[in-house]
Parts: sequence; C-alpha cells; structure tokens
Amino acid sequence: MSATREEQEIQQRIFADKCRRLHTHLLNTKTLLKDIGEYNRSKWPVHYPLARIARAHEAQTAAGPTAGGSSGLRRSNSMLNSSDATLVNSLMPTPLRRSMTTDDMSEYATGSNSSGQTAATNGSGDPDAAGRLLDPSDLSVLKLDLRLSYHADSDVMGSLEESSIARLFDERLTQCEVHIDKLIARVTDKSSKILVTGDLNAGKSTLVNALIRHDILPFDQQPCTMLFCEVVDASQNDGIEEIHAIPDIQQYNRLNPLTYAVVKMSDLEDIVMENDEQYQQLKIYTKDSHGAQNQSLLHNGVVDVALIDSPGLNRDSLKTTQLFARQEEIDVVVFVVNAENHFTLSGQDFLLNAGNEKAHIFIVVNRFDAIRRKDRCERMILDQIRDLSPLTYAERDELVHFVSAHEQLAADREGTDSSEAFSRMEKSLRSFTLEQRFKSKLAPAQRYAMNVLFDMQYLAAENVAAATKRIQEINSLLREGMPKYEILLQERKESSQQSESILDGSCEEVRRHTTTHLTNTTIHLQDIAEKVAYPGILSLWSYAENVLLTMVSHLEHEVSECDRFACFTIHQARDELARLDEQRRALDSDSTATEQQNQHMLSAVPAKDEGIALLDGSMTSVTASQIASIGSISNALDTIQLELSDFVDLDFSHNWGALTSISASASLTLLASKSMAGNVVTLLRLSSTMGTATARRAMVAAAALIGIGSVFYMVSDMDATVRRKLSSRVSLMLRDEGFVQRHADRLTTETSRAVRPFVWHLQHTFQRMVEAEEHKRADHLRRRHVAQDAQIYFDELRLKAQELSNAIRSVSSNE
Ligand SMILES: Nc1nc2c(ncn2[C@@H]2O[C@H](COP(=O)(O)OP(=O)(O)OP(=O)(O)O)[C@@H](O)[C@H]2O)c(=O)[nH]1
Repeated sequence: MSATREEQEIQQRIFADKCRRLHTHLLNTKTLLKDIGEYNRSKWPVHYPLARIARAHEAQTAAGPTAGGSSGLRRSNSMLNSSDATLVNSLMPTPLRRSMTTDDMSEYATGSNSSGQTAATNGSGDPDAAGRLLDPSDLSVLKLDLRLSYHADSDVMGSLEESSIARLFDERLTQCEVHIDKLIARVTDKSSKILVTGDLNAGKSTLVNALIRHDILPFDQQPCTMLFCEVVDASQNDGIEEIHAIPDIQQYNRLNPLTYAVVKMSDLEDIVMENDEQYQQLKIYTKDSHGAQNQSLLHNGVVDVALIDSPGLNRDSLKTTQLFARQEEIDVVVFVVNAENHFTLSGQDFLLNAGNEKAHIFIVVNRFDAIRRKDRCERMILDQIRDLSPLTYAERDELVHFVSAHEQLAADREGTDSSEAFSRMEKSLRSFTLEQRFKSKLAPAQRYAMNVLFDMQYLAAENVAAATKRIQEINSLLREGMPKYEILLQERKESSQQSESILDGSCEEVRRHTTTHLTNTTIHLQDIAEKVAYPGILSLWSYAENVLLTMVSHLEHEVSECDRFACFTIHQARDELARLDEQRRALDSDSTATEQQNQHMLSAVPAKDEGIALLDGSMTSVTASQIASIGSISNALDTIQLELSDFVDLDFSHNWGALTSISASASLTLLASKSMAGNVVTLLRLSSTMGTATARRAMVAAAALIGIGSVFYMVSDMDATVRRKLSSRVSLMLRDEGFVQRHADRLTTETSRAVRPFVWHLQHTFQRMVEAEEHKRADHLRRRHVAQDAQIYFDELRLKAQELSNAIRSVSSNE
C-alpha cells in the first residue's frame, strides 16, 4: 500500500472516529437535557436568573449603545455582588468561555449561530479578563424568549411565577432536543457533495471521469454539458447502475419512478448535450473503478461522495451555478480552470461571489499538459487566485493543483501509474472534503452542543446557589421555630391537665354542695312546716295541705338553689378556661388561621351545646334554665296525698312534756313516766307490788286519765302531729327514692356537660396549633430535602456538563 493510501485510510478513520465520538456526545447531551426536563417537571422547577438578566440588561442599556464588549461585561458583573452570585461564580469553570474556533467566531460576529439563535458575545469572545462569570444574559441556547421589556422591577417580572418559567424552560429543552436530533442526523449522514464547476470546456467532465476512473460523462471539444449531472455510487441505488433524469429535483425519490425517467447509457450523451430544459438534473448511479473499495472517492466506508458536474460558466449559467453552490449540502466546490485560458470573466465573477459563501475553493488547473511554459502559467494563475480568493491562495499547496485529467484517463486505460500531480490533487481533495465536511456538518453540531452544555453549567451553578440559599433559609426557619414548638407542647400538656382539673373540680364542688344542701333540707323539713300558720282544728285538713305544699315548695326552692350554685360553678369554670384560652391565644402567632379553625369547630358543636360555646372569644353567661330542666324535683312528691294517719299519732314519746302538763292532776304521774303506751309492762309490774284490788282501781283510774289526757292531747297537738307526720313521711319518701343522690348526679352531669366542651375546645385548639406547627416543620423538612436533592443533582449536572463539554471540545483536535 502506498504512503498516500495509508494516509487516506488514517484520515478516514480519524474522521469516522470523530463522527462516532460526536454522535455519542450528542446523545449524552440529549440525555442530560431530558434528565433536566424530567427534574424540572417533577422535582425542582429550574431556577432561572430572570431578575439578574434584567438587571444586567438594564446596566448595559444604561451604559449606552457604544458601551459594549468587556466594559459592559464588567459593569454587569459588578451587579452580581450578592452571595448567591458569588457562589454561582465560584462554581463555574475558570476561565469560563464558550468554545469557539476562529470560524465559530466569525459566525458569532455575524450575530447568529447555526441554530438560528442570537448569540450574545462580549465582543472579544473571551471571558472577563479576571476569568469571572460571563454576563447571565449570555445564555444562548437555553435562553428563554420572555419578550420582556427588561425592567428588573417590572410587574411582568414579578408576576412570572416559578411554574410558568419552569414550563417555558421545559418547552425550550424540548426544542433543544429536537435540534440535537437533527444534528445527530447530520453527523451520522455519510453523504458529502462536491460541485465541479468552471469555465466552458475546461475539462470538468473529463476530471470527474478521471476521479472515478470511469469514462461515463460525455466530453467534447464543443461545450457539451447542459445540465447538472450528479455522479453517485451505485450502492445508493441498491448496487444498480442506472441513470435517472429528474424533472423536479425537490420531488425526486429514487423509490418513486414517477419522479424521474430512466435514461439508457447510450442516450446519456444526447440528454447531457441537448437537454431542452426538460430535466433539472441527472442522477448517475455508477461504480467507481478504483481497485480497492477504500480508494473509491464515491464510496469509501466513511463518506459517500457525490460528484456534481455542472454546465460550463457563461452569462446564462452563472447565476444558476452560484445558487447551486450555495446549497447547504454542497461541502466542497471544485473550480476547474483551463490552463490555456486562465480565468474568464464568468469564472472570476463566480470565484469572487463564492468567496462569500465558501471561504475556501478547491481549484484544479486542468489541461496543464498542453502548456509549454508551465512555471509562467502557474505563476500567472496563482497571481489571479491571490486576488480572487485570498484564503484559497493562502493554502495554495493544498487547494490549488495543476493537472491533466485527460492524461490520467489515458493512464487508467493503459494501466499505467497516475501522475504524481494528479495523485497529490486526489489526496488533497479527499482530505479537504473530510475537513469541509467536518466544518459543514460536525462543527455546527459540536458548537451547538457546547453552547447547550455551557448554558447547562451556568444554570446548574445558578441552581446550586439557589438550593443552597433555600437550605440556609429553611434551616434558620427550623431553628427559629423549634423553641416555639417545644413551648407549645409544654403548654398543651399543662393546659390539658389544668382544664381537666377545672372540670373535675367543678363537678366535685357541685356534687358536694348539692349533697350537703339537700340532705340538710330533708332533715329540717319540719322546721319549715312550723312556719305555716295553724288556723285551728276546724281547718286541720287545709292546714295539712298547706304544710305539705310549703314543704314541697321549699324543696323546690332548695333544688333551684343547688341549680344556681351549679350555674355559678360552671361560670367560674368557664372563666378559668377562658383565661387558659387567652394564654393559648398569646402563643398563636397565626391567630387568623386558628380563629377560622375555631369557627369551624364551633359550627361543629351540637346545637344543644351552643349556649355554652365560646362566642366571639368571650364566655356567655349561663342561666339556671339552661341547666337541663328539673322537671319534677321528686317523683314521689308528685303523687303524695294526705292520709288519716297524718293526723293521728299514737307515739307520745316525741312530746312527753305536753302530755304531763295535760294530766298533771293524775296521781299516777310517776307511773306514766317514760312512754305510757309503750310501758304496759311497767304497769303490770306496779300492780303486782300494790295488791290486786288497789291496783285494779288505780289502773282503771290511770287508764281513764290517760285516755282523757290522750284525747285532749291529741286534739290540742293535732297541728304538731300533722307537721311531724308529714315531714317524717316526706323525708322517708325522699330518702327511699334517693332524692339527694339523684339531684347530686343530675347537677354533676349537667356541670360536666356544660364545661366539657370548653375543655375540648381548648384541647382541640391546642392540638390544632401543635399540628399546624408540626405540619409547618414537616413542610420545611420536605422542602429542605428537595433543596438538598437539587443541590446534589445540579452539582453533579454541572460536573457532567463540564466533562461532556471538554470531551466535545477534544473532538475537533486531532487527538
Ligand atoms: N489536452 C487536454 N485536453 C483535455 C484535458 N481535459 C479535457 N480535455 C479536452 O477538453 C475538451 C473538453 O473537455 P470536457 O471534459 O468536455 O470539458 P467540460 O468543461 O466538461 O466542457 P463543458 O461541459 O462543455 O463546459 C475535450 O475535448 C477533452 O478531451 C486535459 O487534461 N488535457
């Protein structure tokens, strides 16, 4: 294998490796974009430095239109004195810069990059001299088009919520992904087009034939090529050699025979020479006759080259050819000059204009075999090139070649070696094609990806700073909130104990008071009855009724008194609970929210309890009527009726003094001592000691006296009997039905029912406050966790983007 072939193979391998690496890096960049998009949507709306961009913009505007470049940059940097801006700066690589090749810079200088983005630049293309962060408005690919009027304090800025920015950012990321997909398609696209143009009869067709070692294109001494003929490898047509005549190149699809006509090889010359504007272009699928596959120009495993032979330049064809050359897919323009004629006017015109589009032109000076004074010719043509295309002239060793295509074809036919000049030209063309292809297809992709990664690093640093700031804020909130939370827990515990104690104490007090009071009342019923005036024996029944009514009424009064005491106790309990509630309110910094909760709670209190609920934060008074209706103070008294026995009392023991006064004349006073009716045994004992007759007489006399005395006594003591009997009967009935216990239970229950809701309210409100505080803390912790996660995520993202950016930058170096 010759050195040339080896070098070609190496070049092709290097190029293939660049494509593969760039392809991988583009895919990785796209993965990062997807990842940020997902993170932005689900975990952390990406913090976008809107305010700083606006401030930077304002600073630039204030500096005036002439203050561009690094001075403007320094001004905007000086605004980033906040701690977060410092953090962002410290996180960015130093020096931070977009990767720009010389060519990139020229593209940037025109104000647009390959993706159509307006690229801000600091004029020099370099970072700030101190290596500080570039202006945030330097974001290019990931810059949001917010169409703001750029006023830092504008309402628009304020009203743009985080979520809206996140949504816009998400859309931007999606657009980037779509663009990267297109770039990947370009990078993986192996086709490259070489347009062969030049003066009439310069030998363009002959050159194409010589390059593919195949006499396929017709050539003649007369101008013969009348339409563009694209020669491509037959592998692009499933290996079939075929000629397609295409009326509309935009519609052409080799799989759709309606979009072209198949031309026989024998008819090719006629079509090429006599095209009457029926066809725009020919597509010639052929096989390169180079021996080894990797030597083929058309198909070498790395780049599939299409050679496009064009009509010779003249006034008619100049414009069309210029337009053709401007097409994006034309990687290389080969300009063929007839060594005998030098540059014609049309040729000069083309070269001057082509310089605007394709800085470098590959120039083949053909028919050099016909030149006798080769040095002179070479010198004259190079002088012309220097004037027409200085950049080409600067690289003339690689870009300007003096050859004879005709001789090369002859050598091929005869099987002899190619001339050295032709081989060198071929080699240069191959490497120039690969180089141009890198510039036209790989470099834009490389530049775009690096800009994406630059923006990514900037936003990642910005978000690390934002997350760090948020973590600090939350930490300080948690620190400030902790004592309050602990005090709240302690206060809740104490308040709960105190309120329960107030409730229990009140119930106990009411029970004790009711029991003592009603017990005393039942014991002293007879005293109450004595207050009723006795109208005399004739109104005894009515008197008895009055006594009974007076006792019942007194009992009712005393029960009511107990009720009032219960009300008073409830009131006191509420006052104490209200004081506890006041203390609770003092702890409630978020009183509005808690009051709303109170209202909510109060509305949930059953209607029955409304009378004792807190209204407007103050206690309502409680009346006895609010205590559950007494109804009947005693079931037994409801049905009590006077009985005859209430008027007769055979038990004298309770008032012996009265009886003795009535029977003072009786001689047997002593005998009647103690209980007369109950001491028959004593009488019998006396009779036995006094003798039978005497005793019998005495007994009769005594009996008579007793009888008379008793009747007298009963009549005279009838009112006392009534009082005594009735009070005794009522007391007995009340005791039997558990009067005292029932009222003590009732009032204790009522007290509990009246006070309990306040206790619950207090405890419930405290619980709400504790829960609200716990909720707040939990929310802080959750937000801190999110921020910590974002801090780690964006820090890693920044490093990944940086590494990837370095890897992409290294693709353009020949490592
Ligand atoms: N002596 C000599 N003649 C050449 C050479 N190359 C081409 N010719 C002759 O020049 C004439 C024109 O060649 P073409 O290949 O048709 O030239 P062209 O530029 O394609 O012509 P148009 O397409 O009509 O503009 C033919 O007669 C070729 O044989 C060369 O290297 N040396």
